[in-house]
Amino acid sequence: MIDGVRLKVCGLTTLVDAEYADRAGADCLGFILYPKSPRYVSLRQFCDMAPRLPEGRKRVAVMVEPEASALADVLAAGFDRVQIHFRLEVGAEQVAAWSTQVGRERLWFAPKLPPEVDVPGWILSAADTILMDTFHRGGFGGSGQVGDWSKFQRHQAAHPQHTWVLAGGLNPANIGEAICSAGARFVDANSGIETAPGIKDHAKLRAFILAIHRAREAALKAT
Ligand SMILES: O=C(O)c1ccccc1N[C@@H]1O[C@H](COP(=O)(O)O)[C@@H](O)[C@H]1O
Repeated sequence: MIDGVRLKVCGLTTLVDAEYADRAGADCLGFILYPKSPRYVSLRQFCDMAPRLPEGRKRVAVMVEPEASALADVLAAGFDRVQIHFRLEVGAEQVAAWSTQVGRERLWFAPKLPPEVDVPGWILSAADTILMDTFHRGGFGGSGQVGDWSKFQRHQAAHPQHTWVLAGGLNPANIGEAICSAGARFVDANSGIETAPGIKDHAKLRAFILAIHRAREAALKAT
């Protein structure tokens, strides 16, 4: 927790970066188990790293429209949270099945929402945590594009019983504004703190965290 803001560092592929994220104060360490991602880690690679990963940080598996068997393997590997990206077309039945399998309290839903579409009730009722990522037609996440922060703010205000995670193109230059204008209290850093996909830039991560401190200090002074 950084001055009241929780941070997930996502797209980790190495122990060195996971340890750095831990020391910097990340609450969650994200691993992308999606073969088409340039940040892909296989379940085998994750399991090899797992015994040496920092303790006490939530380990988040990022998946795209997983089959039940793949999800079972991921749960057996000891992840604390599962972040599922999906198209709305998968429908309420599939969403409910993921919720039953994972459990709504450790499930993060990341629906692929066109700009004009709000998070539907059948998604809200199936998970406690919603990650709002930027819509991009060709993919599921990791676009590096900034989303609609006012949409995030509106959803967070309308559904305070949920935990809302802001994602999409967050970097040291914009995280301060994201926190102030979107009111985000849980943020996800991925491509905005990299030197190359899957390789974290430690200086950018430090700058990201400093920017969170500054934004929160400025907000406190203003009250
Ligand atoms: O990063 C990826 O390659 C990826 C692929 C498929 C699904 C999710 C992915 N990443 C997630 O996307 C968001 C935002 O990333 P960015 O900041 O825009 O790079 C983040 O939650 C990642 O977990």
